Amino acid sequence: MKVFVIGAGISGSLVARELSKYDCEVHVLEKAPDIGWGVTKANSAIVHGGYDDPPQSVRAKFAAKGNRLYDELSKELDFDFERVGSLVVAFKEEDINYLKELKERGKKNGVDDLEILEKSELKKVEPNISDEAIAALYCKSAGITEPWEVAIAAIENAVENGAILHLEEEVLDIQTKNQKVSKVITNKGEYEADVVINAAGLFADEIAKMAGVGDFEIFPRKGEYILLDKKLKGLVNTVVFPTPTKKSKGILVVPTVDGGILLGPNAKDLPKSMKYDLGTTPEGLQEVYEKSKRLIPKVELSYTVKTFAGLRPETKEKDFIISATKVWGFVNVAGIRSPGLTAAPSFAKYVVEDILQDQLKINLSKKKDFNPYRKRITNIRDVSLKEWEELVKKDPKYGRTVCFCNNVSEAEIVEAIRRGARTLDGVKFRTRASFGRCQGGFCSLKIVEIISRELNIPMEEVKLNSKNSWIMDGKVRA
Ligand SMILES: O=P(O)(O)OC[C@H](O)CO
Repeated sequence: MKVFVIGAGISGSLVARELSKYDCEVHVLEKAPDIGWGVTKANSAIVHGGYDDPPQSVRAKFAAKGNRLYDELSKELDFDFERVGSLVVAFKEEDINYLKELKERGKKNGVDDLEILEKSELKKVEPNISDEAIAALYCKSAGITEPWEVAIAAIENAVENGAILHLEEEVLDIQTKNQKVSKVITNKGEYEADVVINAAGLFADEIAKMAGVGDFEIFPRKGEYILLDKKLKGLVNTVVFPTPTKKSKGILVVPTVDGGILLGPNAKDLPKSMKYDLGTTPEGLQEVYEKSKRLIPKVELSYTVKTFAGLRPETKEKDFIISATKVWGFVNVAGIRSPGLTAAPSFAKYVVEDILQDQLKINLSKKKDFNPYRKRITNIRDVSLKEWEELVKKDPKYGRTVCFCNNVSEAEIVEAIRRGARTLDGVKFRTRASFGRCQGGFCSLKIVEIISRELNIPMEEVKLNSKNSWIMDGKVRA
């Protein structure tokens, strides 16, 4: 049985890992040069409680269940995950009615740890909350993580268990025979295929069309963000939401797992032609700043480390499309907007256990030697001085700090390259080097040198991320 997963974002990577538990040939096709570089790398990084989604929706079916799977998953795959809790804040009496509605909805969705806090209790949980806040819905089980790290970890584990990752491999066509998946054609070759899992994020509609089942469209909805420095660590303890609107959960203030503070996103609907538009605008960032300041008045732009934008893959129905199709073997995992990161561990199991095995009656036998564990790259910022000394004794490269903002050693960068990083961003997302306050101002050149040395390529061949993202253009002097 040959299964092709299209897309190495959070959805595709977790489906691939789930598939790697079984005796089948798993291929992951990703058109980008690395894992998690689409929708996965730019979102709010939240593991939601699961109370927000309409009870009959596909989102609700997987969100709360996905949340509960994060403890085990983060242990097995060794990524950061913290149940910091979330607050939906009310500023007016009518907001409180909405909080009550959300609490009821949460109950229906199986979320049983919701409580409405009065102002004084709210201040205890979140001392820097605006004085104008009058109440909040508190969900203790909500959490934060790093979405790209989840995807990288899942793919590393899937590959350890036999899956094959194809980077920079774009799907150009899907051929069917007698209403069954038959071949996947890419820019690099042609493959016989039995099953295709369409987890292509913003482009899932185009992939579905190739298979003749393109009965939905994906619209990009942009969200702009501002990342604030770790100096503000402790400014918020929980994920702080405003009372949501029909369109969006609103602009949030989120603590990140590495101690920063994330503000955003706004929600701008873009035409289908703008699936690559990741630009930020002064007005958009101003909106993000003002709305987050309304929640947490101490938010200050002078602590800005980075601004960026992400695109949500939205459908008309605003719901996930996770189902088999009339083409046997072609399965959609599409429209994975918020709370996609939360729901992914749950729907990944559903795809393999319910869709492939129960609905399509595919006989998959469990591997006896499946290894569920993956270890993260050892980081000098996480070890004691004694442990650091031991690491340096084993490999002196642990003693050479390259990124001083985030304390990343040369050994970690070499390890990231060994695990597949080929670009500055590949190193950044695996180690957090150049992710800190200076945004690579001091360490980028050193990282380029290390990539060049380890991969034995000229420095001017090292890219920031994509094919044409040149960093340097030959020598200034002979
Ligand atoms: O605006 P929404 O509803 O798409 O929510 C996005 C938030 O960042 C929560 O994940």
